[in-house]
Amino acid sequence: MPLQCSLLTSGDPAVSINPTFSRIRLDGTSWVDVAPGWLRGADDLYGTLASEVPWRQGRRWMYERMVDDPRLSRWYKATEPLPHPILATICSSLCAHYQVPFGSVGLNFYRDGDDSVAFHRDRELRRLGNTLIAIVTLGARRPFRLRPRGGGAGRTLLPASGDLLVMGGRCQADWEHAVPKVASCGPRISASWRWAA
Ligand SMILES: O=C(O)CCC(=O)C(=O)O
Ligand SMILES: [Fe+2]
Repeated sequence: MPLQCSLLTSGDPAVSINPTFSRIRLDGTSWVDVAPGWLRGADDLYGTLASEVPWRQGRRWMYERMVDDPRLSRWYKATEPLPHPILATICSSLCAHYQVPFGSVGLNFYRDGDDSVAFHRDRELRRLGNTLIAIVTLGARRPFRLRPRGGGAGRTLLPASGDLLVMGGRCQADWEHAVPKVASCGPRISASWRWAA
C-alpha cells in the first residue's frame, strides 16, 4: 500500500543529525524517551523492508489450539546479513546515544489495523530492572499504549513514521506495552533493539 509522501519521510534513510529527545517519566523508575523524526526517509525504508524481508508468520498456543500471531515478524541474529544497511547505522547511533551495546534487530509488520500486539512485557527482559528497548516506527502512525502492571493510569503515545521511542529503567518489570487493533489504518513496520544491564 503506498504511503503518504513527506519531505522528511521519503528519500534515502538516514539518522537525523540534530534529533530532539524528550523523556516521559512513567513513574519514579520507568521512563520512555521519544525522538520525533529521528530517522529520515522512514517511508522509503518501510517500502524496502515490506517487500524484501522474508517475513515469518509466528504461531502460538492459545486456549488449546495453535493460532497465527496477528502480525508478521523477522528477527535477525547478530551474525545474519541485514536487509538494509541503515539498520546497522541505527544500531550504532543508539549505542552511541545510550552508551550501551544494543544487540540484534527485530522487525514486526502490522499489515493493517487488524494486526496488533496485546499488552505484554518483553519476555527475556521482564524480570530485569534496568533495560532499554528502542523502537523505530516505519509507515503508519498507530497508538502505542503503556499501562502499569499494578493498575492505574496508562499512557498512549502516537509514534509516527521515523519517530524513535525508547522504553527504559524498570519499564519491562513494572509496565506493559501494546499496539492495539484500530478500525482502519495503513501498514506499519517496527524495528527494535534491546539491551539489558
Ligand atoms: O511494534 C511495536 O511498536 C512494539 C512491538 C513489541 O512490543 C514487541 O515486539 O515486543
Ligand atoms: Fe514488546
